[in-house]
Formats: sequence, structure tokens, C-alpha cells
Amino acid sequence: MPLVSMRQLLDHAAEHGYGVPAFNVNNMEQVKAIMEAAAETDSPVILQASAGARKYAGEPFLRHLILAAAEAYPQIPVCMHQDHGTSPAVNIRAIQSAFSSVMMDGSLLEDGKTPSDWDYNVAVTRKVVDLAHACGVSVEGELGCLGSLETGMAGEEDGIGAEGKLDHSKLLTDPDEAAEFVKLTKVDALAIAIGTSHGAYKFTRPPTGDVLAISRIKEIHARIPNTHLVMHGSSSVPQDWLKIINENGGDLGETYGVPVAEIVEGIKHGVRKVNIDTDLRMAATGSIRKYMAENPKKFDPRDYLKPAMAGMKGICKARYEAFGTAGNASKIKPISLEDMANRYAKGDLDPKVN
Ligand SMILES: O=C(CO)COP(=O)(O)O
Ligand SMILES: O=C[C@H](O)COP(=O)(O)O
Repeated sequence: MPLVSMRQLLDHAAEHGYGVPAFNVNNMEQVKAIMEAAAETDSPVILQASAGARKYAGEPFLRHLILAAAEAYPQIPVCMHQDHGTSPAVNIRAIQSAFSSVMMDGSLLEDGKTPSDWDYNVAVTRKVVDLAHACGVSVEGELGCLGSLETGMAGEEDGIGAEGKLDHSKLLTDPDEAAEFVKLTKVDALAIAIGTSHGAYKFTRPPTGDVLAISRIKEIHARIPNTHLVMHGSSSVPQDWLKIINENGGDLGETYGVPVAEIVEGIKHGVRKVNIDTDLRMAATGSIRKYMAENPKKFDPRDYLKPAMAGMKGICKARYEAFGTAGNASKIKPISLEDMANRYAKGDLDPKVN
């Protein structure tokens, strides 16, 4: 099957009331684990690559890994998505690389650190939407900054994300602004700030409504019912993997993620894309640490990468099942990007704003 656009996958998810996890990929083991889980559960797939992934693997390796996934699993619709494109140029290069979906993260300036203003975010996002839609490629925008409602600290990780303390208003997306932003930019999907952040250190205690504002999702969805909401920083930081890592020489400390039940609640109210990276990193690290501790004489990377793949696959299967993604791949007939471009040109995919 050819790569499909994220808009097609998320429209299907909205129509049938489920969500799609978007897993970050950097290497073959992650891609294989996700695809095996998707094949076993009949789930459509979003594979997303950050600028960091491109730096790590290199553009040709990354592109071919994702194309290999689509070739090896022709029955599974795969979207190749650029995560956190920090400028129009990054996204244009992604489209040139065959990405079927991009993210213009105009909530931050091009340095990926400094919170931007409204006019900048609208201008860069609209520019990317005009170019991408002409190619049938979908666009995710972001309004608000990821960060902790517990501490007010912005969610910087690996050089991406704002730094330091932010005003509470920046950490929670405003429903009126979301409606205006979507009207002006015509994005297909909108990443919102509700108290989640990238990485393993999201919450110091299991989160409650004051630090994880799931109720805000309902208010935003009511204003922009056909724009798909995206939850970034949605790893659940599994306590069993945390324990395995720490029992085998790791030192991650006490920390909590976004409970799967809260994500499922979000999915009931318009969340269609759920970004997950840290959970797969933890499953891989825990598996490798455990294998190394139990098998000190082994040195073939395939020996410890196999359990790493199995650990990641377990997380993927659990999320596909919990989010209702399972059972839907076979129901999706691919729409070509050419067709998507025509639909955008006719205005058939324009956002509805209440
Ligand atoms: O949002 C993410 C990528 O954009 C990943 O979030 P996590 O760090 O919670 O996995
Ligand atoms: O966007 C956040 C993801 O966790 C990607 O992280 P990365 O930039 O280290 O690949």
C-alpha cells in the first residue's frame, strides 16, 4: 500500500470513535516492533520522525526504514509524519523526502526553544498548510506550549521545547484561540497544551485534573469539531518498566506519566493522535538492561535487541487495543495524495469552526 496522509487516517478514526498512537522512530528495531504489533492487531500506523531522528539515522536511512515498513506490511496503511518541524523549510524538506504528513510547530521560534507570538505562529503554519495541501500532505499545528501545570516549568527535552518557567496561560490552550487559529490556518490537526510534556518526568505523583486538564479537551473539541486534536507527551511511563530499569542498574527516580485511562477519556472527546516515544525507550532500555544483567557472557547485539523489540511491541499492542485502533487497518482503503490535494483544492476538507 502507498503511504497515506494523516488526515485520511484521523478522519477514519473520528468517524469510528478511536485514536491512533503516533510512535517516534529512529531505528529498525522500533519500526519493526511497531509494525509487528500493528499487523497482529490490524491497526493503522503513524510512524513519526523528529529532527533528532533525522540527525541520528540520516535522511536516507530514515526514509527507507519507513518505506520498508510499508513494503513489508502491504496490508497496513502507514503515515510517515514529521514530528515538530520547527520551520517551513524543515517541513518542505520532509515533503521532498516523501513524508505524507508534517507538523509545523510554530508555538516556538525556529530555535525550538523560544515561545513565539500569535502572528508568527499563524503566519508560518498557514504557509506550510498552503504548500503541503497542494501536495495532498496533511499538517498538524501547535497552539500553547508543552509543560508542567504542577511546576510551571516548560517541557524541554533533547533541545526541543521551551525552557524555564512559563505563564500558566501559555501552558493551557485557550478554546477561543484554538478556534481562531484553525480558522486562519486550516490545519488538519492541532496539538494542544493540557499539562503534558515530553520525556519521563511529567508528574511527581499520579496526575489529577488540576495538573492534567483533560476537561480542556472537551471545550476545545466543541469549538473545532472536525479538527483532530493531538496529545503530545502522552507516554504513560509504565511503572513495571521503571522498576525493571532501576533493578538492573538504572536510576530513573520516582515519576509518573499520562494514565492510559485519561488518554482514552481524551479520545472520547476529539483526541485522535497520541504521541508516544518515552514508553518505547523505557521498554527497550529495561529489556536490554535485564538481558545484559542476566547474560554477562553474551555480546551479539541481536541477542539483546530481540528482547528490546519484544518489549516495545508489547507496549504498542497494548496502546492499539486500548485506544480502539485495533481492527481498523483492513477497513481503510488508501486515498492517494493526488486525490487528497484535489479534495483540499475543492474545500471539501476545510475546518468547521463553531
Ligand atoms: O510527544 C512526543 C513526541 O512528539 C513524545 O512524548 P513522550 O515523551 O511522552 O513519549
Ligand atoms: O518530540 C519529542 C520526541 O520525544 C522526539 O525526541 P527526539 O528529538 O529525541 O527524537
